[in-house]
Amino acid sequence: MSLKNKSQEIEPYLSGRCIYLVGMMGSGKTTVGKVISQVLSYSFCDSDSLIEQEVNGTPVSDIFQLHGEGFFRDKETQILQKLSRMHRIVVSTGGGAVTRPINWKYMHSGISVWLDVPLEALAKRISAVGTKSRPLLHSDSGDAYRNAYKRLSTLLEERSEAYANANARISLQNMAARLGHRDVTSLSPVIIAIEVLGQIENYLRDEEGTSTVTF
Ligand SMILES: Nc1ncnc2c1ncn2[C@@H]1O[C@H](COP(=O)(O)OP(=O)(O)O)[C@@H](O)[C@H]1O
Ligand SMILES: O=C(O)C1=C[C@@H](OP(=O)(O)O)[C@@H](O)[C@H](O)C1
Ligand SMILES: [Mg+2]
Repeated sequence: MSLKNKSQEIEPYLSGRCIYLVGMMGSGKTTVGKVISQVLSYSFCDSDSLIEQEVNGTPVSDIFQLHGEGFFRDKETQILQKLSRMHRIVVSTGGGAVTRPINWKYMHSGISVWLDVPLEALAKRISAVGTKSRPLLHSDSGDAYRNAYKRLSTLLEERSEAYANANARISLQNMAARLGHRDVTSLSPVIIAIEVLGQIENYLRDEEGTSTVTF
């Protein structure tokens, strides 16, 4: 089914609820979030960008350096609290938003989807774009891919339970296998967006029970 058809099918049942994309750095939350917002005629918000705006346009990396991670996490919680009162937004969260339980209280005002991407793909994507904008991954020396892989692996170990709180999970590994691809590099943002909408549809069915909601 096309992205447009899938979006037209589920949009009425969303009742304007926000969609929160969660996942590790590099999992495609910002990229896929933009695709989904366009096809649902939702607004798009990247929580990192909103935090930067709150701090007079200071880049995330400088916020970490000047004010520390705790300050950044407080801003992140404030932003999610504000967004929880709004409607018709696709929110691309920062990779660490899942680490604070209070943030889940706000994200559960909408529907959350975990983009679960294999570490190799994350490290490849991050090393391709560089880690300047991602202070938790930044390193000045050594092999960029290996450094990224090591750091991402530690973070994923610490966080995977938290990501599992999401209402739906998109395993790119399982998607690639199901579609007969050797690895996840063939999965475009549009194909992933269709899968996200499909998983949201499944969630809505389960949430309402098939008796009251017929797609
Ligand atoms: N499906 C995809 N296939 C290949 N590259 C992707 C895909 N989704 C995102 N990317 C790339 O990965 C990098 C991180 O994507 P981004 O959306 O910023 O992730 P996040 O917001 O989760 O950190 C970007 O360079 C982006 O172009
Ligand atoms: O994983 C994390 O703790 C972070 C992820 C970043 O967002 P992206 O996931 O969009 O890179 C950004 O919020 C900050 O650098 C912290
Ligand atoms: Mg992002």
